[in-house]
Amino acid sequence: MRIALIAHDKKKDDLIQFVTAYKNTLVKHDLYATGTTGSRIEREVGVSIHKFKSGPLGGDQQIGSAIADNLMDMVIFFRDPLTAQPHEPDVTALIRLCDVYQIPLATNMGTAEVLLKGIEEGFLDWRLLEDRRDR
Ligand SMILES: O=C(CO)COP(=O)(O)O
Repeated sequence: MRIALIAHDKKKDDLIQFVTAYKNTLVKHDLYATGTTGSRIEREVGVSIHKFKSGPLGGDQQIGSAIADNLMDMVIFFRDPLTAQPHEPDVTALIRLCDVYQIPLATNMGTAEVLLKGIEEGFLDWRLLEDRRDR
């Protein structure tokens, strides 16, 4: 599965904690992230990850584009609901595309944990089957 990991600044510590806790599951998949989030994950958790541009510089849009091209299977996006973001339209667009393309999206740690448990149990393997059919 191709999994995007994104966190706003005040949520980055939470995401690092989450990725550390689920490292054994996550390393079995192709990991993607916005720039700053990805750098922190690589440095602090020690997993390799494809880094897009930083969110405010177009990274959210790049992940949205990957979703539109059927190149992303899950998005874990720890949003900061209490801080205005300069690139709010990009954030909204990314979330919208997850809904357009039925991409599982977690915007907080509680839901992210359920999705990762789902991956471990194979609940999302249907996406891989669909992928094979498309190619
Ligand atoms: O702003 C973001 C998501 O909207 C995250 O971007 P960074 O990972 O580059 O901080």
